[in-house]
Amino acid sequence: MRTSVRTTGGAGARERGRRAVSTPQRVQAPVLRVRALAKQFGDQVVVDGAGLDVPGGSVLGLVGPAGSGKTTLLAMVTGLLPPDEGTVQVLGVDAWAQHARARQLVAAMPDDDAVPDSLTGRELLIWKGLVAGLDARTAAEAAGLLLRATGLAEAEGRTVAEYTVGMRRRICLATALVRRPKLLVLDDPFAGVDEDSAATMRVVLRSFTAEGGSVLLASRSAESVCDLVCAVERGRVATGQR
Ligand SMILES: Nc1ncnc2c1ncn2[C@@H]1O[C@H](COP(=O)(O)OP(=O)(O)OP(=O)(O)O)[C@@H](O)[C@H]1O
Repeated sequence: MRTSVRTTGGAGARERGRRAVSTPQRVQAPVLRVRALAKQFGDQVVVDGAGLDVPGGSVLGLVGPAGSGKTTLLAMVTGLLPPDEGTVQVLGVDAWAQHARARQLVAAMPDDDAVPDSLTGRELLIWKGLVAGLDARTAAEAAGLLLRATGLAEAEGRTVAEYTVGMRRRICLATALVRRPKLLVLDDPFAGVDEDSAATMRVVLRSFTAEGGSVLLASRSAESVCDLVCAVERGRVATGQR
């Protein structure tokens, strides 16, 4: 896990600051930039001035307890829920002022029950590719690659309804990747997943970031696949990252 704690003052902080200046680091413009994001449902402030950056080629984990506002924050990043205040930019594209363009850059992993399970794994991926605008040949190639990467090649002809929980999670991850997004958004992706499936998913995420993709992942506890972790509490994202 990469360590980068922002300094807040004091001798220790100054020392860390000096070390940060003297250590050469790869500087990456953030793929996702969130600033002062806020959302309220009735009287309840659910996201309260949240800000964060996801650097290119990284997995950033948002970790917080149930009800801390993670899902709401993700919904504003993926363009599903308009914020009351604040900005979301993906590669400099404003997620709300340039909604359609931004949505082409971002993909969210769907919930298991949000994919049509009467399709086979292969049919599902090809269909998702076609819907995303790929031509038939590219969609079929992408489906084949993702079926192999997610360990589902042997099950590609079975309907998703026949898949185990872990297989469903893997095919859902594949559906999010089929159109090659720049930013992948995952809400509790490993919940209830067997360890073999989770390990395969982590490998898929690592190859996605190795090719320059970025991931924003929310969960209730820190995940080993994360390069950076930010704590979320009562709708606020802690400035410290580790
Ligand atoms: N559409 C909505 N209308 C009213 N309240 C909502 C709505 N969506 C979320 N909330 C409330 O906002 C709060 C934060 O919910 P959210 O799902 O964002 O938290 P979370 O951190 O993702 O929790 P979990 O880890 O359980 O998924 C909760 O109290 C929830 O009841």
